[in-house]
Amino acid sequence: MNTLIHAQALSKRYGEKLAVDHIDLAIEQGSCFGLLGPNGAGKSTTLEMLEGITPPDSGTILFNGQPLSRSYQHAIGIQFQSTALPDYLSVRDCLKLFASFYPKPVPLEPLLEQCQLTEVADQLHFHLSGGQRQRLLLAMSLVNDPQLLFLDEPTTGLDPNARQAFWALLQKVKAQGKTILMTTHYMEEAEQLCDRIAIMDRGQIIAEQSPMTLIEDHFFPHLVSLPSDRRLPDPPAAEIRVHRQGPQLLLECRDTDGVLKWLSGAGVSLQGLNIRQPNLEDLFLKLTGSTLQS
Ligand SMILES: Nc1ncnc2c1ncn2[C@@H]1O[C@H](COP(=O)(O)OP(=O)(O)OP(=O)(O)O)[C@@H](O)[C@H]1O
Repeated sequence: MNTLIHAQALSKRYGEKLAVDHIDLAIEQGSCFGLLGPNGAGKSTTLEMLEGITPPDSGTILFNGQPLSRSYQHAIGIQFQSTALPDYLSVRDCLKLFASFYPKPVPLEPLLEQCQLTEVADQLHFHLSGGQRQRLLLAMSLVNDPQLLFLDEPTTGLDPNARQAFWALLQKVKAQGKTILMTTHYMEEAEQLCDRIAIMDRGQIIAEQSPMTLIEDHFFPHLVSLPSDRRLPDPPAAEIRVHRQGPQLLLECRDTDGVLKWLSGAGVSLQGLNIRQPNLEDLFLKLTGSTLQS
């Protein structure tokens, strides 16, 4: 695999605040890379530097092995969270306007079709639903057939159905071989779409891997949860780790049968007990002490 974009020792300071603190990132061509982190972690600032919008204070960014040049803006697509467009433009007009900025835009009718906008192509853009609006912003970012697509919290504010539909659309964009760099607060979004994620906290990357590997590296395979008012004796084996997460006691383990026998043998009530696999939300809490969605 080729590294499409490579950032080294990237930093950005706003006054006293070191928003991004010497981070390194290498994003493989054709992959979907997710930046996750609590509010204020530095995700958007990182994205803006990689987009060429915000100049870093220090560090280097290489695209296809070369420093960013004027042609970079033609090779990337940015899905903005909102765009100030004149009210009188229809969906098709918005795409035509964006297409006019590029020397070789893609044909618009297939793009409308791909982003499921054909039926609303003649509607004024400000009449769109939240999901349709996100699909229009995505279509606008795809108008120049970019190699690299930037998405900053693409499904924030969408209802669960619209979010699922948007994920399906992004899977198709990914299948076309495009490289995607996204920020998200949704664990499920990262798990479904991202080949690799970096968790940012206070301007630094504190973990980076595929979602599955990150979870395997930090947890035993099963989580037994109990209401936190239960009193537990000391665990019998090193392969049980007990910690408190909000209103729950979490018991990480390899052998759920062994844990259940230990708990019932010690007279601990099993009422409200739940067994599940650890997920990115658990990882996030373990590493940053915050939840993904705040
Ligand atoms: N233009 C700016 N001027 C001053 N401070 C800024 C500016 N942009 C970001 N910051 C600060 O830099 C830090 C990182 O902000 P950034 O928006 O990159 O974080 P984030 O991880 O994207 O957060 P969120 O998830 O809330 O969008 C924050 O403390 C923020 O207040």
